[in-house]
Amino acid sequence: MLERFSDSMTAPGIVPRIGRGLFAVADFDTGDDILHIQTPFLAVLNTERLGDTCAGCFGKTQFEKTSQEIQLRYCSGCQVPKYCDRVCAGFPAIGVTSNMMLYIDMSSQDWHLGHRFECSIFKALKPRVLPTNARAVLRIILRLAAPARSAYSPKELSLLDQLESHIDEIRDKNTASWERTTLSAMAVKHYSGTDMELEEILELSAKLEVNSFSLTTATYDRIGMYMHPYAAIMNHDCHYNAIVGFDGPQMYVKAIRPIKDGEQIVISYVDATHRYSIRKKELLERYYFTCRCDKCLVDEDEPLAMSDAVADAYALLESNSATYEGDKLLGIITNLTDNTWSLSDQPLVALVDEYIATLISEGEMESAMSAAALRYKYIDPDIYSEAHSLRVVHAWALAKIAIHIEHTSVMAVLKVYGYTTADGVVHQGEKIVVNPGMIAWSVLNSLVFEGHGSCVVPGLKDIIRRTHTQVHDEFLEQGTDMREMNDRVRIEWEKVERAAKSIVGDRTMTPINAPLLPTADSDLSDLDVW
Ligand SMILES: C[S@@+](CC[C@H](N)C(=O)[O-])C[C@H]1O[C@@H](n2cnc3c(N)ncnc32)[C@H](O)[C@@H]1O
Repeated sequence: MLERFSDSMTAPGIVPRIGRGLFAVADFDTGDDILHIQTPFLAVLNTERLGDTCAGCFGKTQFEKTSQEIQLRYCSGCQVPKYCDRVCAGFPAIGVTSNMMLYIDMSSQDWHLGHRFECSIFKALKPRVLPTNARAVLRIILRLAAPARSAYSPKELSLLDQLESHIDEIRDKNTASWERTTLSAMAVKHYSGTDMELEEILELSAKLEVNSFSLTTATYDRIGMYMHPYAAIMNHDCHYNAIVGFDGPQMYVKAIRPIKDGEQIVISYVDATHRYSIRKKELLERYYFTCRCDKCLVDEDEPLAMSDAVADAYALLESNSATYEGDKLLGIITNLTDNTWSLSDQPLVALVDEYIATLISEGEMESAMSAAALRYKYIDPDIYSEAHSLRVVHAWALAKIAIHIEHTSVMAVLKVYGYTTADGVVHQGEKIVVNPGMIAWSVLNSLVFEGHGSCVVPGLKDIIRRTHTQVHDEFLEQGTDMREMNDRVRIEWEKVERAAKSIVGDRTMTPINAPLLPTADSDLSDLDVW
């Protein structure tokens, strides 16, 4: 029998006007596991991730073995999913523990969790690959008819039955979603050969639409679709008390603040930092309800009108992120901050996230370092509590960028954009030389020593700890006197903060006496002066 989920510290209950909800039956501290589901009811990769992510561990091994190349191999039957090795594919592997005990590693089980039933269908369809939601519905239908070893438990089946589908609202109000769901249900019926009625398959697809989570990596990259009918009992609140995270196929729900026995466990289905109108639209379109939480009751009075700068920013964020360009994003950020938009308000927060991701994909690592430092120092502390997993993920991103620069170019040359001080004096840009190793070290140090109660999953905690040790060892090898680190770190941070704040045209900066690099005017010609 496959390992199921532990639900001893939570219990379903009824919430007036909302339906079922999940309740704490114990007190939780910040960072505690509320729910830990080891074996997914359903987890499938997005179609575009099938080629670069293991369908068994969902990239966990690739993430953890940074120094060792993992050669993903196609399933030898259908050549559609790829796996790190036999364990990820789901063939049991014999291992030896540190005290020389033999054990059987069944951690992935993708074969038993469904691939054994879909493999021949995928093979017959090649080179076509079913879309993500169709592969998800197909997998559940095939497992519903599976023999004991791969079958769902009676408890899982009963929970599946009770899920809301909102099928009438999808049919009546969301034409695009209804057409997609119908097409996918017809394809599943055809290829699976199931004798389930089309109407039943449609109901199952609708349940998946309303109750599934985005499957993410430990650092919150969206890679697929995940559903578990027990986790799906959790309702939404924009002022949530729990966050969801994934560590390979394992799901964690962690307390973001202390929760008392008897309190409802609530998560945010959407990015709760967005303004009211955006949250309301997303919740209505995807989950068919209007949130009446305390935050929404306060925020619903916000003015509906948006300035041109804000409308432009939202329009860009709704376009395809593959077309983003760093310079264009910087222009829109400048536009917003010229309108004295607060650093912790949306859409600026989302724009800075996209700016960092775009700069990394463009290979502009030094600019990415400045922007990641801006997010780390000036944005995240305002919008996320200390334990929030995104705060750790963003800090980790800054550390990784700094380490990358140190390993490729030793020193970082950061742009300080031109700025105008409060008295109207315009200053030219500068370039500043920074030691990125010091920045990486300080960020990792605070994560390791101050981030105990944080909500990140164990896989990310482990890699942060290991990287901290590696950076420490590198400093020792270079003969660095670790007792002097605090002073050196402070000096490097002053420089990085200067570059970071100039991205948003900080008016409070005072000019420094001379640019540290370079001095010739021609070398400054490529700087954008605001
Ligand atoms: C994933 S399910 C949550 C469990 C659900 N309440 C049930 O009884 O199965 C999502 C659905 O729950 C309802 N829901 C969740 N949070 C809500 C909220 N804050 N206000 C109103 N309805 C909510 C909506 O119908 C939504 O589509």
